[in-house]
Amino acid sequence: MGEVDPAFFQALEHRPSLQNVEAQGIPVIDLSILSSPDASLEDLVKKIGDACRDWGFFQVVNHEVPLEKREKIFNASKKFFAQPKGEKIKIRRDEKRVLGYYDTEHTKNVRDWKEVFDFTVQNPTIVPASYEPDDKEVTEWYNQWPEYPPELREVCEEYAKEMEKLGFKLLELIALSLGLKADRFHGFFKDQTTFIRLNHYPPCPVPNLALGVGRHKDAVALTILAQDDVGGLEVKSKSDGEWTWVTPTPNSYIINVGDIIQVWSNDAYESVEHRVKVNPEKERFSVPCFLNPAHYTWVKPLEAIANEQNPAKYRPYNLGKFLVTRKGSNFKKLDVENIQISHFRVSDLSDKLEGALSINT
Ligand SMILES: O=C(O)CCC(=O)C(=O)O
Ligand SMILES: [Fe+2]
Repeated sequence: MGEVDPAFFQALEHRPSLQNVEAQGIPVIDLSILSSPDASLEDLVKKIGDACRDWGFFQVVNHEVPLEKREKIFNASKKFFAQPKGEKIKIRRDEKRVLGYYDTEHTKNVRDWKEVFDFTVQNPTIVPASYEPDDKEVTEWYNQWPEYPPELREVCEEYAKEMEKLGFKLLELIALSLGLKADRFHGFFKDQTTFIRLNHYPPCPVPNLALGVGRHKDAVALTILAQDDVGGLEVKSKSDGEWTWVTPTPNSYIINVGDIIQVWSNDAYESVEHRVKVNPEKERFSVPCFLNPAHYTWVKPLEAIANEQNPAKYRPYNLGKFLVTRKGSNFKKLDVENIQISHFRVSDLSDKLEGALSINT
Protein backbone atom coordinates (compact mmCIF):
# COMPACT_ATOMS: atom_id res chain seq x y z
CA MET A 1 0.00 0.00 0.00
CA GLY A 2 1.49 3.33 -0.99
CA GLU A 3 1.15 6.63 0.76
CA VAL A 4 -2.36 7.56 1.80
CA ASP A 5 -3.68 10.76 0.25
CA PRO A 6 -3.97 13.39 3.03
CA ALA A 7 -7.38 14.33 1.57
CA PHE A 8 -8.64 11.43 3.75
CA PHE A 9 -7.19 12.78 7.00
CA GLN A 10 -9.60 14.14 9.55
CA ALA A 11 -8.70 17.27 11.50
CA LEU A 12 -7.16 16.39 14.85
CA GLU A 13 -10.33 16.90 16.87
CA HIS A 14 -12.35 14.60 14.60
CA ARG A 15 -9.97 11.67 14.47
CA PRO A 16 -11.53 8.47 15.80
CA SER A 17 -10.42 6.69 18.92
CA LEU A 18 -9.50 3.08 18.19
CA GLN A 19 -11.27 2.08 21.38
CA ASN A 20 -14.99 1.47 21.02
CA VAL A 21 -17.42 2.79 23.60
CA GLU A 22 -20.16 0.16 23.65
CA ALA A 23 -23.73 1.36 23.40
CA GLN A 24 -25.72 0.55 26.50
CA GLY A 25 -28.58 2.74 25.60
CA ILE A 26 -29.44 2.51 21.90
CA PRO A 27 -32.75 0.71 22.23
CA VAL A 28 -33.53 -2.52 20.40
CA ILE A 29 -37.26 -2.50 19.66
CA ASP A 30 -39.27 -5.62 18.83
CA LEU A 31 -41.86 -5.00 16.10
CA SER A 32 -43.53 -8.42 16.29
CA ILE A 33 -46.69 -6.95 17.80
CA LEU A 34 -47.42 -5.30 14.45
CA SER A 35 -48.33 -8.71 13.06
CA SER A 36 -51.07 -9.30 15.67
CA PRO A 37 -53.92 -7.18 14.36
CA ASP A 38 -55.81 -6.79 17.64
CA ALA A 39 -52.88 -5.98 19.90
CA SER A 40 -52.55 -2.54 21.44
CA LEU A 41 -49.74 -0.46 19.99
CA GLU A 42 -49.50 1.81 23.00
CA ASP A 43 -46.33 0.30 24.48
CA LEU A 44 -44.56 0.11 21.15
CA VAL A 45 -45.45 3.71 20.27
CA LYS A 46 -44.08 4.87 23.59
CA LYS A 47 -40.82 2.97 23.08
CA ILE A 48 -40.40 4.48 19.62
CA GLY A 49 -41.15 7.99 20.88
CA ASP A 50 -38.68 7.64 23.78
CA ALA A 51 -35.96 6.31 21.46
CA CYS A 52 -36.51 9.14 18.96
CA ARG A 53 -36.37 11.74 21.73
CA ASP A 54 -33.48 10.31 23.76
CA TRP A 55 -31.23 8.92 21.02
CA GLY A 56 -32.56 9.80 17.57
CA PHE A 57 -31.51 6.19 16.84
CA PHE A 58 -32.89 2.72 17.54
CA GLN A 59 -32.65 -0.80 16.17
CA VAL A 60 -35.65 -2.93 15.18
CA VAL A 61 -36.00 -6.71 15.23
CA ASN A 62 -38.89 -8.90 14.04
CA HIS A 63 -39.52 -6.35 11.32
CA GLU A 64 -40.86 -8.81 8.70
CA VAL A 65 -38.22 -7.99 6.07
CA PRO A 66 -37.27 -11.47 4.82
CA LEU A 67 -33.67 -12.37 5.67
CA GLU A 68 -33.26 -13.78 2.18
CA LYS A 69 -33.81 -10.36 0.59
CA ARG A 70 -31.20 -8.81 2.83
CA GLU A 71 -28.68 -11.57 2.12
CA LYS A 72 -29.26 -11.21 -1.60
CA ILE A 73 -28.54 -7.49 -1.67
CA PHE A 74 -25.39 -7.89 0.43
CA ASN A 75 -24.15 -10.71 -1.83
CA ALA A 76 -24.83 -8.78 -5.01
CA SER A 77 -23.19 -5.69 -3.52
CA LYS A 78 -20.04 -7.70 -2.69
CA LYS A 79 -19.88 -9.02 -6.24
CA PHE A 80 -20.26 -5.54 -7.71
CA PHE A 81 -17.57 -3.90 -5.58
CA ALA A 82 -15.13 -6.82 -6.03
CA GLN A 83 -14.78 -5.89 -9.71
CA PRO A 84 -11.84 -3.86 -11.00
CA LYS A 85 -12.31 -0.11 -10.81
CA GLY A 86 -12.42 0.06 -14.61
CA GLU A 87 -15.68 -1.90 -14.61
CA LYS A 88 -17.29 0.07 -11.80
CA ILE A 89 -16.61 3.47 -13.32
CA LYS A 90 -18.61 2.49 -16.39
CA ILE A 91 -21.63 3.57 -14.32
CA ARG A 92 -19.88 6.38 -12.49
CA ARG A 93 -22.11 9.24 -11.47
CA ASP A 94 -21.45 12.71 -12.77
CA GLU A 95 -23.18 16.07 -12.72
CA LYS A 96 -25.83 14.88 -15.18
CA ARG A 97 -26.33 11.29 -14.06
CA VAL A 98 -26.26 11.67 -10.32
CA LEU A 99 -26.99 8.00 -9.54
CA GLY A 100 -24.63 5.04 -9.84
CA TYR A 101 -21.09 4.39 -8.63
CA TYR A 102 -18.66 6.84 -7.04
CA ASP A 103 -15.74 6.79 -4.64
CA THR A 104 -14.97 10.44 -4.07
CA GLU A 105 -17.59 11.60 -1.62
CA HIS A 106 -16.52 14.25 0.86
CA THR A 107 -18.26 14.74 4.19
CA LYS A 108 -17.53 18.13 5.75
CA ASN A 109 -14.86 18.55 3.09
CA VAL A 110 -12.79 15.51 4.06
CA ARG A 111 -12.76 12.53 1.72
CA ASP A 112 -14.60 9.41 2.95
CA TRP A 113 -12.85 6.01 2.91
CA LYS A 114 -15.57 4.24 0.94
CA GLU A 115 -17.11 3.55 -2.41
CA VAL A 116 -20.84 3.59 -3.03
CA PHE A 117 -23.57 2.73 -5.49
CA ASP A 118 -26.81 4.78 -5.35
CA PHE A 119 -30.21 4.04 -6.85
CA THR A 120 -33.61 5.62 -6.32
CA VAL A 121 -36.73 3.71 -5.36
CA GLN A 122 -38.80 5.50 -7.99
CA ASN A 123 -37.36 5.36 -11.46
CA PRO A 124 -37.25 7.97 -12.79
CA THR A 125 -37.25 10.33 -9.83
CA ILE A 126 -38.49 13.83 -10.55
CA VAL A 127 -36.44 16.72 -9.17
CA PRO A 128 -35.93 20.42 -10.00
CA ALA A 129 -33.73 21.04 -13.04
CA SER A 130 -31.57 23.52 -11.12
CA TYR A 131 -31.09 24.92 -7.69
CA GLU A 132 -32.02 28.43 -8.84
CA PRO A 133 -35.03 29.35 -6.67
CA ASP A 134 -37.03 30.85 -9.55
CA ASP A 135 -36.41 28.06 -12.05
CA LYS A 136 -39.62 25.99 -12.04
CA GLU A 137 -38.39 23.40 -14.53
CA VAL A 138 -38.02 19.78 -13.44
CA THR A 139 -35.81 16.96 -14.65
CA GLU A 140 -35.63 13.17 -14.24
CA TRP A 141 -33.01 11.12 -12.49
CA TYR A 142 -32.55 7.64 -13.94
CA ASN A 143 -30.91 4.67 -12.28
CA GLN A 144 -27.78 3.26 -13.90
CA TRP A 145 -27.37 -0.50 -13.53
CA PRO A 146 -24.10 -2.35 -14.01
CA GLU A 147 -23.75 -5.36 -16.31
CA TYR A 148 -22.32 -7.37 -13.46
CA PRO A 149 -23.65 -8.94 -11.37
CA PRO A 150 -26.67 -9.42 -13.64
CA GLU A 151 -29.05 -9.97 -10.72
CA LEU A 152 -28.20 -6.66 -9.03
CA ARG A 153 -31.08 -4.71 -10.49
CA GLU A 154 -33.80 -7.19 -9.53
CA VAL A 155 -32.33 -7.77 -6.09
CA CYS A 156 -32.20 -4.02 -5.45
CA GLU A 157 -35.74 -3.44 -6.69
CA GLU A 158 -37.09 -6.24 -4.50
CA TYR A 159 -35.22 -4.89 -1.50
CA ALA A 160 -36.58 -1.39 -2.16
CA LYS A 161 -40.17 -2.73 -1.90
CA GLU A 162 -39.38 -4.18 1.53
CA MET A 163 -37.84 -0.89 2.65
CA GLU A 164 -40.97 0.98 1.58
CA LYS A 165 -43.16 -1.38 3.61
CA LEU A 166 -41.01 -1.12 6.71
CA GLY A 167 -40.59 2.61 6.16
CA PHE A 168 -44.34 3.27 6.16
CA LYS A 169 -44.80 1.20 9.33
CA LEU A 170 -42.09 3.20 11.08
CA LEU A 171 -43.47 6.51 9.85
CA GLU A 172 -46.88 5.52 11.24
CA LEU A 173 -45.42 4.66 14.63
CA ILE A 174 -43.46 7.91 14.70
CA ALA A 175 -46.55 9.92 13.73
CA LEU A 176 -48.55 8.26 16.53
CA SER A 177 -45.75 8.95 18.99
CA LEU A 178 -45.99 12.65 18.12
CA GLY A 179 -49.75 12.60 18.78
CA LEU A 180 -50.55 12.73 15.04
CA LYS A 181 -52.77 10.50 12.92
CA ALA A 182 -50.95 7.34 11.88
CA ASP A 183 -50.99 8.24 8.18
CA ARG A 184 -50.00 11.90 8.68
CA PHE A 185 -46.71 11.52 6.77
CA HIS A 186 -47.89 9.25 3.96
CA GLY A 187 -48.90 12.00 1.54
CA PHE A 188 -45.39 13.44 1.51
CA PHE A 189 -44.05 10.24 -0.08
CA LYS A 190 -46.37 10.03 -3.08
CA ASP A 191 -43.64 11.08 -5.51
CA GLN A 192 -40.82 10.25 -3.16
CA THR A 193 -37.14 10.94 -3.78
CA THR A 194 -36.11 8.01 -1.56
CA PHE A 195 -32.78 6.43 -2.46
CA ILE A 196 -30.81 3.39 -1.39
CA ARG A 197 -27.04 3.25 -1.16
CA LEU A 198 -24.71 0.26 -1.24
CA ASN A 199 -21.69 1.17 0.87
CA HIS A 200 -18.35 -0.60 0.70
CA TYR A 201 -15.64 0.37 3.20
CA PRO A 202 -12.35 -1.30 2.18
CA PRO A 203 -9.76 -2.12 4.87
CA CYS A 204 -7.91 1.08 5.75
CA PRO A 205 -4.21 1.36 6.71
CA VAL A 206 -4.86 4.56 8.71
CA PRO A 207 -8.02 3.90 10.76
CA ASN A 208 -6.79 6.44 13.31
CA LEU A 209 -6.74 9.24 10.72
CA ALA A 210 -9.54 8.51 8.25
CA LEU A 211 -13.25 7.76 8.55
CA GLY A 212 -15.54 5.69 6.33
CA VAL A 213 -18.03 8.53 6.61
CA GLY A 214 -17.17 11.66 8.53
CA ARG A 215 -19.49 13.00 11.19
CA HIS A 216 -22.81 14.08 9.72
CA LYS A 217 -26.57 14.08 10.11
CA ASP A 218 -28.84 12.55 7.48
CA ALA A 219 -30.62 15.31 5.56
CA VAL A 220 -33.64 13.06 4.82
CA ALA A 221 -36.81 12.09 6.70
CA LEU A 222 -35.79 8.69 8.06
CA THR A 223 -32.93 6.24 7.47
CA ILE A 224 -33.24 2.44 7.61
CA LEU A 225 -29.76 0.92 7.70
CA ALA A 226 -28.61 -2.68 7.37
CA GLN A 227 -25.02 -3.26 8.46
CA ASP A 228 -22.96 -6.45 8.34
CA ASP A 229 -21.27 -7.99 11.39
CA VAL A 230 -18.03 -5.96 11.19
CA GLY A 231 -19.37 -2.82 12.86
CA GLY A 232 -18.10 0.71 12.49
CA LEU A 233 -21.11 2.95 13.00
CA GLU A 234 -20.84 5.37 15.91
CA VAL A 235 -23.59 7.65 17.18
CA LYS A 236 -23.03 10.79 19.18
CA SER A 237 -24.89 10.21 22.41
CA LYS A 238 -27.32 13.01 23.25
CA SER A 239 -26.83 12.52 26.97
CA ASP A 240 -23.03 12.83 27.22
CA GLY A 241 -21.75 13.68 23.73
CA GLU A 242 -19.66 10.46 23.59
CA TRP A 243 -19.19 8.62 20.28
CA THR A 244 -21.07 5.39 20.94
CA TRP A 245 -20.47 2.19 19.00
CA VAL A 246 -23.57 0.50 17.57
CA THR A 247 -22.97 -3.20 18.14
CA PRO A 248 -24.22 -5.15 15.12
CA THR A 249 -27.34 -7.14 16.00
CA PRO A 250 -27.94 -9.93 13.46
CA ASN A 251 -30.79 -9.23 11.06
CA SER A 252 -31.77 -5.97 12.74
CA TYR A 253 -32.24 -2.59 11.08
CA ILE A 254 -30.86 0.61 12.53
CA ILE A 255 -33.32 3.47 12.27
CA ASN A 256 -32.45 7.11 12.62
CA VAL A 257 -34.45 10.29 12.59
CA GLY A 258 -33.32 12.57 9.76
CA ASP A 259 -33.34 16.34 9.48
CA ILE A 260 -36.84 16.44 7.97
CA ILE A 261 -38.48 14.72 10.94
CA GLN A 262 -36.54 17.13 13.12
CA VAL A 263 -38.17 20.05 11.27
CA TRP A 264 -41.64 18.43 11.08
CA SER A 265 -41.53 17.77 14.82
CA ASN A 266 -40.17 21.28 15.53
CA ASP A 267 -37.13 19.75 17.29
CA ALA A 268 -39.11 17.29 19.47
CA TYR A 269 -37.01 14.63 17.73
CA GLU A 270 -33.52 15.54 16.63
CA SER A 271 -31.41 14.22 13.81
CA VAL A 272 -28.28 12.99 15.55
CA GLU A 273 -24.67 13.08 14.38
CA HIS A 274 -23.06 9.79 13.44
CA ARG A 275 -19.93 8.57 11.63
CA VAL A 276 -18.33 5.37 10.43
CA LYS A 277 -14.96 4.08 11.60
CA VAL A 278 -12.88 1.89 9.32
CA ASN A 279 -11.02 -1.28 10.04
CA PRO A 280 -7.36 -2.06 9.25
CA GLU A 281 -8.08 -5.68 8.25
CA LYS A 282 -11.72 -6.13 7.44
CA GLU A 283 -13.84 -4.63 4.71
CA ARG A 284 -17.35 -3.64 5.69
CA PHE A 285 -20.65 -3.43 3.79
CA SER A 286 -23.79 -1.53 4.70
CA VAL A 287 -27.03 -0.60 2.95
CA PRO A 288 -28.85 2.54 4.08
CA CYS A 289 -32.27 3.41 2.69
CA PHE A 290 -32.93 7.15 2.89
CA LEU A 291 -36.68 7.81 3.00
CA ASN A 292 -37.26 11.18 1.44
CA PRO A 293 -40.44 13.06 0.40
CA ALA A 294 -41.43 14.41 -3.02
CA HIS A 295 -39.32 17.22 -4.46
CA TYR A 296 -42.19 19.74 -4.30
CA THR A 297 -42.52 19.36 -0.52
CA TRP A 298 -42.06 22.52 1.50
CA VAL A 299 -40.48 21.23 4.67
CA LYS A 300 -41.68 23.09 7.76
CA PRO A 301 -42.85 22.37 11.31
CA LEU A 302 -46.29 20.69 11.20
CA GLU A 303 -49.24 22.89 12.12
CA ALA A 304 -50.40 20.35 14.70
CA ILE A 305 -47.09 20.68 16.53
CA ALA A 306 -45.94 24.27 16.14
CA ASN A 307 -48.31 26.79 17.71
CA GLU A 308 -48.25 29.90 19.88
CA GLN A 309 -46.73 28.07 22.84
CA ASN A 310 -44.27 26.23 20.61
CA PRO A 311 -43.45 28.65 17.77
CA ALA A 312 -42.06 27.24 14.54
CA LYS A 313 -38.29 27.00 14.77
CA TYR A 314 -37.72 26.77 11.01
CA ARG A 315 -38.64 28.71 7.93
CA PRO A 316 -40.11 26.50 5.18
CA TYR A 317 -37.63 25.20 2.62
CA ASN A 318 -38.17 23.48 -0.68
CA LEU A 319 -36.91 19.92 -0.53
CA GLY A 320 -36.14 19.59 -4.24
CA LYS A 321 -33.97 22.70 -4.29
CA PHE A 322 -32.22 21.53 -1.14
CA LEU A 323 -31.56 18.09 -2.62
CA VAL A 324 -30.27 19.39 -5.93
CA THR A 325 -27.96 21.86 -4.17
CA ARG A 326 -26.52 19.05 -2.06
CA LYS A 327 -26.13 16.57 -4.91
CA GLY A 328 -24.29 19.16 -6.98
CA SER A 329 -21.89 19.92 -4.16
CA ASN A 330 -21.06 16.23 -3.52
CA PHE A 331 -18.65 16.27 -6.43
CA LYS A 332 -16.28 18.81 -5.13
CA LYS A 333 -14.49 19.86 -2.06
CA LEU A 334 -16.28 23.04 -1.08
CA ASP A 335 -14.89 26.17 0.46
CA VAL A 336 -18.15 26.70 2.27
CA GLU A 337 -20.32 24.48 4.43
CA ASN A 338 -22.82 22.33 2.54
CA ILE A 339 -26.46 23.43 2.80
CA GLN A 340 -28.01 22.36 6.15
CA ILE A 341 -31.37 22.69 7.89
CA SER A 342 -29.69 24.99 10.39
CA HIS A 343 -29.60 27.59 7.60
CA PHE A 344 -33.40 27.71 7.84
CA ARG A 345 -33.53 27.93 11.60
CA VAL A 346 -35.39 30.95 12.88
CA SER A 347 -32.83 32.62 15.07
CA ASP A 348 -33.76 34.95 17.86
CA LEU A 349 -31.75 37.68 16.19
CA SER A 350 -33.46 37.46 12.81
CA ASP A 351 -36.84 37.30 14.60
CA LYS A 352 -36.04 40.52 16.35
CA LEU A 353 -34.74 42.09 13.15
CA GLU A 354 -37.82 41.05 11.24
CA GLY A 355 -39.95 42.41 14.04
CA ALA A 356 -38.08 45.70 13.91
CA LEU A 357 -38.40 45.91 10.13
CA SER A 358 -42.10 45.22 10.14
CA ILE A 359 -42.61 48.01 12.64
CA ASN A 360 -40.68 50.39 10.44
CA THR A 361 -42.45 49.64 7.18
O1 LIG B 1 -22.47 2.63 6.91
C1 LIG B 1 -23.04 3.04 7.92
O2 LIG B 1 -23.10 2.39 8.96
C2 LIG B 1 -23.71 4.39 7.95
C3 LIG B 1 -23.58 5.19 6.70
C4 LIG B 1 -24.16 6.54 6.82
O3 LIG B 1 -24.30 7.10 7.88
C5 LIG B 1 -24.64 7.24 5.62
O4 LIG B 1 -24.36 6.75 4.50
O5 LIG B 1 -25.29 8.29 5.76
FE1 LIG C 1 -25.71 8.77 7.73
